[in-house]
Amino acid sequence: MKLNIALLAGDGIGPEVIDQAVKVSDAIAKKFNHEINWKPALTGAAAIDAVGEPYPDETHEICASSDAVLFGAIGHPRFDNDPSAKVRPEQGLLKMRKKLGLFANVRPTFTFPSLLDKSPLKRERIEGTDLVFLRELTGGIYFGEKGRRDEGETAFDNCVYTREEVKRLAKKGFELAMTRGKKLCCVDKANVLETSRLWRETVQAMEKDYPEVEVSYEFVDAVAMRLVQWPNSYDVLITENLFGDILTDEASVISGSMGLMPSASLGADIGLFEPIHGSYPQATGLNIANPMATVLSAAMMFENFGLQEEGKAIRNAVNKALNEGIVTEDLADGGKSYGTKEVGDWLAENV
Ligand SMILES: NC(=O)c1ccc[n+]([C@@H]2O[C@H](COP(=O)([O-])OP(=O)(O)OC[C@H]3O[C@@H](n4cnc5c(N)ncnc54)[C@H](O)[C@@H]3O)[C@@H](O)[C@H]2O)c1
Ligand SMILES: CC(C)[C@H](C(=O)O)[C@@H](O)C(=O)O
Ligand SMILES: [Mg+2]
Repeated sequence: MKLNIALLAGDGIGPEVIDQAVKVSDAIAKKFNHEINWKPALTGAAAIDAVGEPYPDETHEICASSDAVLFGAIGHPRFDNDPSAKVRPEQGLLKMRKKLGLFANVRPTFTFPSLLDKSPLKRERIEGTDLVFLRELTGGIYFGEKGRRDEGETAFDNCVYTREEVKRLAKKGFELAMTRGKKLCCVDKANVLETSRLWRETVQAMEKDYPEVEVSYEFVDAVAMRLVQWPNSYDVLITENLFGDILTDEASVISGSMGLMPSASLGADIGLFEPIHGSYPQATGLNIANPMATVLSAAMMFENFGLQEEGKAIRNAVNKALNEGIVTEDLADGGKSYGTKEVGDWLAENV
């Protein structure tokens, strides 16, 4: 297969973890006889510095004309610490997701046998966890009207959802549940929010089309608790943009590290494959960031092309690295750790 992949490294640890994912993907391409044409493009603070905006038209053209986008991370403390900045790195990621029509963000959470005893959560609570969040990605409070009034003394962010937006995400959730444990949890705040009541009503109306799927409706505050209490009781969870953002960072504690959490943003023909973590500014240039989330995002990319064996080879190599202790410091428990690059080299040699 010939693959054109847009490569958006971004900021902070982005370039370091992207380098490892490229190395591993190239090793897979060599092994399985594929050809990958990487097309680097600017995004985030790096793009603001170069051309004044975080998702330049040129980057969009490169992404839109590629088969997929592999993304590192964006964000920089100089923007985080300046609430008045009008142009921000994060706007680039949001614009890209919106312009590419990527409304469904697939965020799996699973455990790795060798990490079960390293989690702050007890083994018996997390063992067997295999759940997937489907986070709505191009609507809700992230994209509603926002602003200030009363001479800046009042601020607002509107949360808006249309029935159609809920339906298309829920449809993906039902379909995904049918291929897995046939359980779907709709996570909302329908006891308070009108948008959540639209979510609940829409999902309830779809239940009859999927009689085999057992559907539950849970409030987001209770899910935040049950997620760490009984994570292995969940299968597929569908939720709106902001709730999904928060709950999936929480879920990283079940797996063992933010540096292990991959994702796929889907909807249109092109998929965006992005770790869920950010630019981890404190680690920039130190060769300590865990590259596995980005490497596993590349595995999701291969799988999305229908290349299951390729994805599996990457997953097996990651598992083997974890079993053999070839890990960055976030997973070393104070013991021996390896650098970002060394872990990437090892994975590329072992796929
Ligand atoms: N998709 C993205 O690009 C994305 C996602 C989240 C945050 N951000 C941006 O990143 C910047 C930093 O945000 P933050 O500190 O809240 O979140 P972060 O995800 O960058 O880091 C939070 C913590 O998670 C851990 N961590 C994250 N990535 C890791 C990795 N690869 N290996 C090991 N540990 C890792 C570290 O302990 C770190 O302190 C901000 O500018 C924010 O807007 C970007
Ligand atoms: C950086 C930010 C815009 C982004 C989000 O909130 O979607 C991030 O936190 C994520 O989870 O990918
Ligand atoms: Mg997030």
